[in-house]
Amino acid sequence: MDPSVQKHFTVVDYVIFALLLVASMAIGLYYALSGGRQRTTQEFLLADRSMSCLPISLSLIASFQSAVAIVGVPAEVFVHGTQYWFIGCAYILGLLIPAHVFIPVLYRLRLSSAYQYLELRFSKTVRICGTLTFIFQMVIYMAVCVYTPALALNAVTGFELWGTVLATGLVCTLYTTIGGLKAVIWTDVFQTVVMFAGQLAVIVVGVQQTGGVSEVWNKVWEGNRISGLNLNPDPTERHTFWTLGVGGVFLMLSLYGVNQAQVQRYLSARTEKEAVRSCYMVFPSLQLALALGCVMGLVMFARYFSLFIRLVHQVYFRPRMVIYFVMDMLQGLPGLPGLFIACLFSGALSTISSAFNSLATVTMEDLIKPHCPPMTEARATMVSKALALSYGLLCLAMAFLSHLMADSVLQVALKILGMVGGPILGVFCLGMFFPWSNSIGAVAGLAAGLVVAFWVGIGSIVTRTSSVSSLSSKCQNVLIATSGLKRFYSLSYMWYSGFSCITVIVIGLIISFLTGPMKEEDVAPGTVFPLLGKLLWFVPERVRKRLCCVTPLGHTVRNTTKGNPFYKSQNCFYYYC
Ligand SMILES: O=C(O)CCCC[C@@H]1SC[C@@H]2NC(=O)N[C@@H]21
Ligand code: NA
Repeated sequence: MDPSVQKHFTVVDYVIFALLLVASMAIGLYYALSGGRQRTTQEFLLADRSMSCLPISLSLIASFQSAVAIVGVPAEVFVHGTQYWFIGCAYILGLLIPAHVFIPVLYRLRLSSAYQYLELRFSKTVRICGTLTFIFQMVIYMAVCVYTPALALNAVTGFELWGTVLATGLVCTLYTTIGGLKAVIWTDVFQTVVMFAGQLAVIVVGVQQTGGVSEVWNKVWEGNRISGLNLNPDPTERHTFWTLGVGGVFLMLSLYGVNQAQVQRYLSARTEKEAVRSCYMVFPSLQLALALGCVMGLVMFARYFSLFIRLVHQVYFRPRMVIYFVMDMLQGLPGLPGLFIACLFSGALSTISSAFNSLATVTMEDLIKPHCPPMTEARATMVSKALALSYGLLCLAMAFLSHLMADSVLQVALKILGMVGGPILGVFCLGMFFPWSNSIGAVAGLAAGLVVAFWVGIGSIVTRTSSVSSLSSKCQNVLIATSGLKRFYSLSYMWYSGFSCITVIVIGLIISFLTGPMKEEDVAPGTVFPLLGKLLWFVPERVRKRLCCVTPLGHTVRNTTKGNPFYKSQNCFYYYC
C-alpha cells in the first residue's frame, strides 16, 4: 500500500463526523435553554453543584483522555511494547488519594476554584501563582490536543486540515460558552462513549482481518511486543514498573487530585459522597480506556508488522502511523472511518471543552472577582462566558501556531502535564500535609519546582536533539559538561511530576523553617490533612496529638468571617482522621 495514496471518505463517514458535532451542539443548546438558562456563575461554572456520580466520572475520564491517548497509546505499544500498560498500577493510589485526601479537604471548604485553597492556607500571592501556573499548563496542553487529530488526519486522509480544526474548535467553543459546565459534562459523557466505540471498532476489524485472536497473539508474541515486568530501578530508563507505576502516581495526583478541570467536577457533585463515588467509578473506565489503547496497538502491530519494519525509521511517520494504518484497515467499510474520526475528535473536544471551562472559572474566580469591584450575578456570568469564548479562540490560534513535535505526541503531552502539574501538586501537598509551611515557602517551593522541571524537560529535548542537530560540538560539550548533568537530562519524563513535586515540598519546608514556620493556631481550619497522623497510626494517641492530628468528631461551627463550615475545638483544630 503506497503511503501517498490518500484515503477518501464515503458520504456516510462525513455524516457520522457531522453527527458528532451536531449532537454536541444540541447538548450545549439544551443546557443554554433549560434549567436556570446559565444565568448565574454557580450554574455556568459549577452546574449548580447538582451533578451525580455517573456523568461526573465519565467527564473526569474525558478531560484527560484526548486524541493524544487514542493515537499515542497504540503507537507507544506498537513501537515499544506493552510496558506502558503498567501505568494502570498508578491508577489505584492515583485515584484513592484524591478520593480520601484531596476531595474531603477541597469539598468541605466549598470552593469554586482549587486555587482558593492556596489563599485560605497560605496567601493571595500563592493563589495567584498557582492560578497562573495552571493557565500556562492548560493553554499549552490544549494546543497539543486540538492539533494532534487535525494534523494526523490531514496527513493521511486529505481531510481538510484547517476546516476541521476550525469546525471542531468553533463548535466546542460555542457549546462550552452557551451551555456551561452542565453542557461540558454531558457532552463529555456522549464523547467518551464515542471514543470507546471507535477504538472497539478498530480492534474488532483488526482482529478479524488478521485472522483471529490467536493469529494476533502469535504475531505479537513473535515480535516480542509483550513486555515483562521491568523492575530496573534506573530512573533514566524511559518506561519501567517504577517510572510508570510510581512516577505515574504523581502524574495522576497532579491531574485527579488538584487540577482545576477535575476539582471543578468534584465540586459540582451534589454531595461529598457523590464526588468520592465518582472518583471510584473513574477507575474501571480508565483501565478500560488504557486496555483499549494497548490492545489496539497490539492488533495493529500484528496486522502491519511487515510494513512497519520498512517505515519505522522515518521519524515523521510515528505520529501519523496509527491513523494511517487505521484508515487502511477500515477502508471499504463505510461508516467506520467516519466513526474513528469522530472518536479522535471526541477525544479532542472533550478535553479542550473541559480546559476552556476550567480556565474561564479560575480566571473569573481567582483573577477577576478578587481584584475587581463586585459585579452583579448577570454581569459575572456574562464575563465568564466571554472568558470561555476567548480561551476557545486562543486555543484555535495556538493550534495554528503549534507544530507537532517529532517524538510521540503522548510523550509531549505527558511531559507538559508532568513539568507543570508536578510543582502545582507539590504546593498543595506542602499546604495540606505540612502545617508548618508558610506562604513564602510555598512561593519559593513552586518557583524551585518549576525551574527544576523545565531545566530537566528542556535539557532533555536540547541534548537529545543536539545529538542529531547541527549544534556546535563546543555548545554540546558545554551543555552536557559532566556525565552527571547528562544523566540528569536523561531522567525518564515519567518522573518529572514526582521529582518536581518533591522539590517543591523540600524547598518549601526549608524556606518555611528559615523564615519562621507557621504556628498551628494560624493555620486556617480545614486546610490541613493529618497525613502524619494517618501514617503513624501505630503511635500512641498522646504522641500523635503532639504531631497535631487530633481525634475526629469536631463539631461544625460556622465561622462568620470565612463563611465556611469547618471543624474546630477549643484548643486545636480537628482534622479528618
Ligand atoms: O491527553 C491525553 O490523552 C494524554 C494525556 C494523558 C494523561 C494521563 S496518562 C494517565 C491518565 N490516564 C489517562 O487516560 N489520562 C491520564
Ligand atoms: Na478528551
